[in-house]
Amino acid sequence: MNEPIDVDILTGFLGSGKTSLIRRLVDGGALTETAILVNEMADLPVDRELINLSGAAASVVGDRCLCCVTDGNLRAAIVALIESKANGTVPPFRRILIETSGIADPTSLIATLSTDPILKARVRLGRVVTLVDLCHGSVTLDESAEAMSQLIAADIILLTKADLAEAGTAEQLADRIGAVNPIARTFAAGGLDPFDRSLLADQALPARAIRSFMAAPTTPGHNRIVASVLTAEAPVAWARLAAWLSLLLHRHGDAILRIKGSVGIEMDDGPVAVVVQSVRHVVHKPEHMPANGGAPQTALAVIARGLDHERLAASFRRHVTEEKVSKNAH
Ligand SMILES: Nc1nc2c(ncn2[C@@H]2O[C@H](COP(=O)(O)OP(=O)(O)OP(=O)(O)O)[C@@H](O)[C@H]2O)c(=O)[nH]1
Repeated sequence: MNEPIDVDILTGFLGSGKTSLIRRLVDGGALTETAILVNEMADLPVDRELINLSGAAASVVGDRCLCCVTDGNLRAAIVALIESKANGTVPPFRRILIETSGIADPTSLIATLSTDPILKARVRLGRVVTLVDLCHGSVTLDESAEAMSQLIAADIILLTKADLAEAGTAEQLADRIGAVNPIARTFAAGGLDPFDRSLLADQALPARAIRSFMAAPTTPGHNRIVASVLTAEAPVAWARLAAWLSLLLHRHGDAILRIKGSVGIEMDDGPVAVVVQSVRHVVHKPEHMPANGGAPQTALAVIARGLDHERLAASFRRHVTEEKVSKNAH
């Protein structure tokens, strides 16, 4: 009989640094023999590309939040991975790492992993790691039931983006986190591998022991948080995109939780693909993607509360993609 495969869960609110952590761990060789299963709100090629840049075997379950469709999607994705391993179409692995979507309540994932009769025979729940962004953690915990559930479910909590946070924020958040989940260990992200099994070796009572007493998962629906994916046929001008982004965040910044995607940008010596990301009001440094032969594609996800896709798409077209009509044109 085959040993069950450990399934570790990496969770954390939108933009808290999950993909960045996976890339760092892959680069540092900490995720050998690990299959990575990424669940995103919107199915963007850039998620696959960012992780594949680090050379890991990754599979993306996009378009839906796994916690809302747990039984079917999660089971199907895990069973497919295990079957691919058995027939040699993916490299061998001993562990599966699930990166949840930023708004996932991991409670139902954990319940499915522990109780689904098909999965129970094949996998074993490993460690739950929750990232908390020091820039936005406090407001996120005020506003989001999912962020609270992510904290409660954690064995290990990592505080990210210390470089962007004001002095004292880490201590304040650590106090708040301790009141919500006193059993999890909280660390500064630094160069730590939160899945390193020696980290909790001295801990008598794993957080999992309290998870069985947790309340039922929160009702799916995510408080009107929706994702809209904007596309463009042709490469766009960086200046127009940057002006539109700044206008959008200025006008609707409180509603916009996350922008992420790859955009084809016109340059003098040909178009390039640039990864654009913002978390709430903070726009992160754009990252150039290596050319992969074809013309760079544009797919930009905007995740926001109460988003009107049609209005957003119209504004994107008007400010970014449509030819500008010259005032002097006849
Ligand atoms: N300055 C700084 N930026 C960071 C840090 N960690 C992540 N980022 C940036 O924050 C942005 C979001 O990081 P991701 O790793 O994509 O976050 P995520 O949790 O995977 O995002 P979602 O999948 O959308 O929930 C990216 O632009 C990262 O480069 C950090 O420690 N410091």
